[in-house]
Amino acid sequence: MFVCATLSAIMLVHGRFQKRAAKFAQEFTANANNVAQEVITLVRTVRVYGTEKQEFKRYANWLDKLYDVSFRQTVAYGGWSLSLNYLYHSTQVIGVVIGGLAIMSGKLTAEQLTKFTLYAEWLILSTWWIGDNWSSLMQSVGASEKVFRLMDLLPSKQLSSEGLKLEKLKGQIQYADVSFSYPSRPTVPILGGLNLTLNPNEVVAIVGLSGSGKSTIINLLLRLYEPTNGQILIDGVPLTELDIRWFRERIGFVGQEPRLFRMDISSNIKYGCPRDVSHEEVIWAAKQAYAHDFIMALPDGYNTIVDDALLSGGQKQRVAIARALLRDPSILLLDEATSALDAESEHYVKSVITKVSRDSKAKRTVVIIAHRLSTIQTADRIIVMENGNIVEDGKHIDLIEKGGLYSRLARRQNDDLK
Ligand SMILES: Nc1ncnc2c1ncn2[C@@H]1O[C@H](COP(=O)(O)OP(=O)(O)OP(=O)(O)O)[C@@H](O)[C@H]1O
Repeated sequence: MFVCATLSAIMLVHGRFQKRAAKFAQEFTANANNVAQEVITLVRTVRVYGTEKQEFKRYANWLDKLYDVSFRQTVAYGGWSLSLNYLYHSTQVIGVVIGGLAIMSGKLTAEQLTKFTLYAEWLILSTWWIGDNWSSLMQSVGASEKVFRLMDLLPSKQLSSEGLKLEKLKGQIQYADVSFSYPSRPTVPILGGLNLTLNPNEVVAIVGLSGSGKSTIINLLLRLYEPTNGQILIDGVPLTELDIRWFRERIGFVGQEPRLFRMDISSNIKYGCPRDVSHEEVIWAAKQAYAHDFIMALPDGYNTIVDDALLSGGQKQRVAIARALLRDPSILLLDEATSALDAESEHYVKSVITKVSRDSKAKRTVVIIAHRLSTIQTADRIIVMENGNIVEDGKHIDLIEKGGLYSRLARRQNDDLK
């Protein structure tokens, strides 16, 4: 009984250790994989900066930690097996020695000693077997805790098709006292009580210094994040009450750095379009986005397989604009690229923006986040942002005359061009 009790005590300590070790092993493996994935994705940057050795060290650092925890796990298991062998065989030796003496003094028969030895063996081996399975179970529990935590999360409303579907999306967007902080930095306020109404069919440009919160306004409209306070209303209905899939189907979005999928260019333009589209419509969208000519110059035209690396930044931007226009969206969101486009690409992107803004047949609200102020001079309204607040709101001419932040930004860009 003493041996079984000792084995049980070791089993509990060993099981707890294996559970913790499994958690660490999983974490270190994930971190090592993250480094590998990051380096492969950013391989050009790593090569250009010659940081191969540093990255190798970063990867090796996590592998060393993994090795360390795996080594400890193996040593612990060795100790657990050793304790069985030690306790089991020493019990047998002690049993046979004491039992033998008892037989010689006539206190015990050989049959009783044999029975005792057999029962003791069964008991000890069964206790060990339970303990061994217990430690494996603890190891699995440690490794699967994170998976169960993820499984327990409630399904995101982002993926559901619940909520209101309006008869028609007119495109009125209202930010009512919206405050926001990113979940990763909850103490840093990005927007502080933003009040802004964009009317249907209006072309609105949002400008401001880098980091003033322009893209955040669009992220909230796309419901990639929820406001910390206040709410966003679409045609007077809270965004949270709308069917998010239905709403997003009616939005055309071109991000700062559009990404292409590894498939033919026609499929890239059709990507995410909620209706069946003909090849003629794809060509129409590409022409609207000034992408048709360069697509036709590719080896297989619209059937050319492209990926993120095959086209220039400006070309990808135009494919993304064609993708957005093909949906014939009620709300068009353009987040102009901050990265330097070559002069020709910039000219094309500017022309598309001007064309889209002036298309009186297409009834849609257009929101352009602009870094080059020359692009948005014809917008119906220009919103100027500073540190998460709107500091100016008006037409280009009025804002220039006002002599505030917008006129300073415009002057600075003109000076840069001189
Ligand atoms: N995912 C994120 N997590 C935490 N902070 C973020 C995140 N995205 C942006 N921020 C921070 O929020 C602030 C506003 O960022 P935002 O991208 O809205 O600015 P912006 O005006 O669009 O800038 P830019 O003109 O450079 O694109 C910045 O200080 C930025 O560091």
